[in-house]
Amino acid sequence: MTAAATPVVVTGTGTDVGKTIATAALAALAHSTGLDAGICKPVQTGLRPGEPGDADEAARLSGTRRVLEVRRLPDPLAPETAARVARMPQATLDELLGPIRRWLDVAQDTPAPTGRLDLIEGAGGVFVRLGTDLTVLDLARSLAAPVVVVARAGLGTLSDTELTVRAIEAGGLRCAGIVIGSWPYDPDLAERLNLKDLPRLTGVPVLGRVPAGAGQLDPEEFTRHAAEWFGVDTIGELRQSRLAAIDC
Ligand SMILES: Nc1ncnc2c1ncn2[C@@H]1O[C@H](COP(=O)(O)OP(=O)(O)OP(=O)(O)O)[C@@H](O)[C@H]1O
Ligand SMILES: C[C@H](N)[C@H](N)CCCCCC(=O)O
Ligand SMILES: [Mg+2]
Repeated sequence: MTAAATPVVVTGTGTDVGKTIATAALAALAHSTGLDAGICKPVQTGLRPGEPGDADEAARLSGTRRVLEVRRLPDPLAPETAARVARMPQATLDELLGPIRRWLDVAQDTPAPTGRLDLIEGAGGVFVRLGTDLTVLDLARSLAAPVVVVARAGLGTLSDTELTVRAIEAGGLRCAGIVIGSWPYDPDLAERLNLKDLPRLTGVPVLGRVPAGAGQLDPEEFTRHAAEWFGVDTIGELRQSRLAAIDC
């Protein structure tokens, strides 16, 4: 039986950690396994109308056609702050969930060979407010979606990543795993040891590592290599975690 749409939320240990690049890589991985990927950015900040946003960039790199950006705010700030500065109403959970659920339903109606993977990128780190008292975890909870954490490779990532994973689990959600947003060509001692310490300390697997520079590859190269950046059962772990999220 083809699994239902599997929304997966992509958060990170902060801004600029590589969420967009990792979202593109996961979408490319999904495509390589026959899944139909979709990419959603609930709230994009810091861009003017018409400028390509995170979802557009991730879709460009991964060749993903199903793209949704729900809301956009002009200043490069946390969404809640950007709305206040722009004197615009704050996003509400229903305002974001409505379009996302319709987008997911449309995906359901589109016959996909073996199912689909729908990726929802947050903004900044896990507690960044999308609206008043609204975080990407509230979206994940409403969608029973597992959460992937994009983390830095080097010294300093252990505490940041464990804090983020624990925040996800304290919110009653399942963290499906960690993706290193930018893995150096020549990892130093801390980076190499972090690969073992991250799963040991957080209790969740490192699903993959996106090589530094991958974001500068052309889409054909990016999609050709993406599967190499992840463990063999990454898609299985994401789909399995969703079931666990529903069960918990
Ligand atoms: N593996 C990579 N290869 C090349 N560039 C990368 C890689 N990872 C991150 N970058 C670059 O670092 C910057 C931040 O990455 P990215 O936009 O993915 O971060 P983010 O976590 O999505 O940020 P935001 O919180 O603004 O959404 C971008 O310019 C991106 O191109
Ligand atoms: C401007 C850019 N689009 C980022 N996604 C916004 C990140 C907000 C981070 C807020 C914070 O943690 O201080
Ligand atoms: Mg991004």
